Amino acid sequence: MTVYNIALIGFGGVNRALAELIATRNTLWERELGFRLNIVAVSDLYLGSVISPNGLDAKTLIDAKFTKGGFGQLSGGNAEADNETIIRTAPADIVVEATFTNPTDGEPAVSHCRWALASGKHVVTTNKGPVALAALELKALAEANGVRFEYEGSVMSGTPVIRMAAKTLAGAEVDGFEGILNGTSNFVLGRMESGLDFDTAVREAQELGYAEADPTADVEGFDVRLKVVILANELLGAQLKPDDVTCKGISQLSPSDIGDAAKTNSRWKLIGSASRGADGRVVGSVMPKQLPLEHPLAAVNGPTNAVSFNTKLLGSVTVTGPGAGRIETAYALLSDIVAIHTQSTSAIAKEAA
Ligand SMILES: NC(=O)C1=CN([C@@H]2O[C@H](COP(=O)(O)OP(=O)(O)OC[C@H]3O[C@@H](n4cnc5c(N)ncnc54)[C@H](OP(=O)(O)O)[C@@H]3O)[C@@H](O)[C@H]2O)C=CC1
Ligand SMILES: N[C@@H](CCO)C(=O)O
Repeated sequence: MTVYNIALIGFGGVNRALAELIATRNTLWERELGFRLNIVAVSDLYLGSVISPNGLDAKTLIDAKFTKGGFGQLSGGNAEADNETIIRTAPADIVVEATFTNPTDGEPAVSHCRWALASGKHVVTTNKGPVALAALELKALAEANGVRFEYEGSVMSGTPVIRMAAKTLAGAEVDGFEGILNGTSNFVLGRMESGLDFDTAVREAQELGYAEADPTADVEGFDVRLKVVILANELLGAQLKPDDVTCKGISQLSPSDIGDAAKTNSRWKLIGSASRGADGRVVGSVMPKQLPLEHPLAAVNGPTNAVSFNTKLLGSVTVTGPGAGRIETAYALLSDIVAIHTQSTSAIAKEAA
């Protein structure tokens, strides 16, 4: 049986949810997936950092009511988040990066990923910054160090999109996509349709764990812009940067815009899209669109997301599922670890053959 030692960088909603899954499902994973996870280090801006080579009890980590710098009271603990030391020196096989997404330069998460990969550790992340802004560099660094950089949760949370499309639509000639790629803004639009005001709806999305640490990124479209960049670069072979994608969010939509749409049997949705033109250039955009109710994306509600891939051989292929949520996103991290495990066990089997 394989044990993967993991270091958690950031201990907010998503990494706590991963710890919860570890506490309740390690035995099931051992039986069904062939591995269990052992948390050997955690670093968090508020709580501080801790390294425990034998492993920290996941349930204790979740249940303990640590105050600011609280990890400093643990054996191997420090009241400060010493990320670089933790990432470089903890005896971890996998670094789980789930600090905040910085849509401008991706830091400090890009550095976290660099330190981990350069130290020969796999990285799994739900952070969109490093993927949208530094994927090429980080993939090359992973390859040079014989490890993996995996980021399924960076688009549509736990819903399989990136690996699904890359693997199972290979050869179908994807030449564009359009979708609802932000759970918070879709949730907010739905709550406004029910009569709630914008600020209260955003607060609800924060409480439910859907929103970014700064929800401006959700409602102004910056989060979707990163996801458009990620999908366009991964699936359309583009080399887009966020500034290449035009971007408008939902903050200017008023209750009367929402009401007017309902009167004409349509509803507002924040749509992220990209397509390859006749000249081969890929162009991306983020903007609110008024969709007729019969449009397939019009029925996607709450924090649910959906993306329709335009393919030459199959026509439109749509994937729908959770777009945000703590447990849903922690599942994406598990799916990344499964991908790492599957690849390493098949490499071992090949060597033995
Ligand atoms: N929640 C969701 O539905 C989804 C989230 N994501 C992405 O996953 C990541 C984590 O999300 P989530 O858990 O919800 O976010 P949270 O804000 O709940 O958690 C992030 C944690 O990281 C800590 N942190 C921030 N900066 C640092 C740093 N430099 N070093 C160590 N710790 C740091 C924060 O501490 P403090 O609070 O003190 O700043 C916080 O505890 C984000 O990048 C997000 O965009 C992706 C898909 C879905
Ligand atoms: N804040 C993001 C999280 C998922 O990336 C959203 O609401 O979609």
